[in-house]
Amino acid sequence: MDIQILKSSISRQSSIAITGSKSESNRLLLLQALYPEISISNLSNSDDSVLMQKALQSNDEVVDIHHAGTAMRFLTAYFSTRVGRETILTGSSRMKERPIRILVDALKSLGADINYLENEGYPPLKINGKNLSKTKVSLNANVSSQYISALLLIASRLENGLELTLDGKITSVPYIKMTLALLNEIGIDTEFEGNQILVKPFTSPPKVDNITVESDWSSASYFYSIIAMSEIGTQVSLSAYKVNSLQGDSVLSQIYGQFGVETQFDNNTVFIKKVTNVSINTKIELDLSNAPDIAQTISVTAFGLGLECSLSGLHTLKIKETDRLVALKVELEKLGAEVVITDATLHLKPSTKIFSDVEIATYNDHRMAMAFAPLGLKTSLKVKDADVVSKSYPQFWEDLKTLGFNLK
Ligand SMILES: O=C(O)C1=C[C@@H](OP(=O)(O)O)[C@@H](O)[C@H](O)C1
Ligand SMILES: C=C(OP(=O)(O)O)C(=O)O
Repeated sequence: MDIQILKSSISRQSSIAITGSKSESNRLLLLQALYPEISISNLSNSDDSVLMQKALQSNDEVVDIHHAGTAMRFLTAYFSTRVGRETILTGSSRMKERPIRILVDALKSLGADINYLENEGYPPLKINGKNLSKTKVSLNANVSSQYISALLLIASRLENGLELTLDGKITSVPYIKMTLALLNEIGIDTEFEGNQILVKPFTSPPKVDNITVESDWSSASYFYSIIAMSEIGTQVSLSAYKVNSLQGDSVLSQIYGQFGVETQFDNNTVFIKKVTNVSINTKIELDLSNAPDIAQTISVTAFGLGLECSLSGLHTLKIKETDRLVALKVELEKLGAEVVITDATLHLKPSTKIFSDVEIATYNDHRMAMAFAPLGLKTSLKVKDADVVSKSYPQFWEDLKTLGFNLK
């Protein structure tokens, strides 16, 4: 399904309820499998969370998690500990290109039995569940924090807990802290100091029975972008959020100040409002190694406003749903931008022109579709394979219509 976005103007005030964080949901689903006493509210309705839930309930020998990176990584760890059960864990063709060796090596050094079924270092995997007897492991922390979260999530069920040593510069740190915070919330003791993480073994029932997932901040980024490109005074309210979020992408509320967007909290609602027009000479400079999922949104906002933008810390983008650095360059340049990329950076030159009626390719990447959609406030464009958004945000296009976007 392609979606044509006709140049739109939106209501001055709208309200949107966003589904639960897929990162928090997929962690809690795994913890629920380990501690069935836990119940979860405001669970994400994303494809990735639905797939995670089905995979955990499945008795099949083959489990296919399609494009869901967290499910792939978290389930590799979980299935490694299911004594006496053999599982083949596979995914989409893109998933078979997303590396997993660092996690598999770490699990093997703890005693796991995992084999590659196609290419060494990549899914699909054949996992023979075993009692993991070792306690200490070190791994490279600069490629994906999901490997670390996967180990932390199973750690409290290992006989002696787990001691991780993280080598290299630690990437996507807030996601590691989110995992630890959720462990703490159910009563598991952890320590994170320097490059060492310790998780104590846990045998008691969880301290809490119900946990409410905060709504997804990465999904909120598209509304920040829309408001940044709107007239002064335009406001959208988003629910249900917490002032003290576990999600690193909540840094949006600070970042979008640079785009003239103000954020206010009232109870569990975030109000975001365009308050000032940004000077064309503004240069956006950010290191996004702690918030990689908002890189596409921010690049497109800067382009929509004609601003120069230099982003660094993007070294993880090339192994996500697609090579996001290349995809951003190609699609922004179709619209008239000039973009220079390296393996870890993106530089967008300031520009005043935006071509109309361009077809944006989405590369099986939900965030390509959602990041480019706000440009409908500036021009008409077509988003190819627009249903890709369901990976994290199935209601996305409906919610855009609620704001007043003219979609066909
Ligand atoms: O742990 C998580 O929930 C995630 C961690 C991040 O991945 P990396 O650590 O691979 O950057 C992020 O990009 C992904 O969308 C979700
Ligand atoms: C990178 C993402 O997800 P995952 O790695 O879990 O597939 C994302 O949602 O942007």
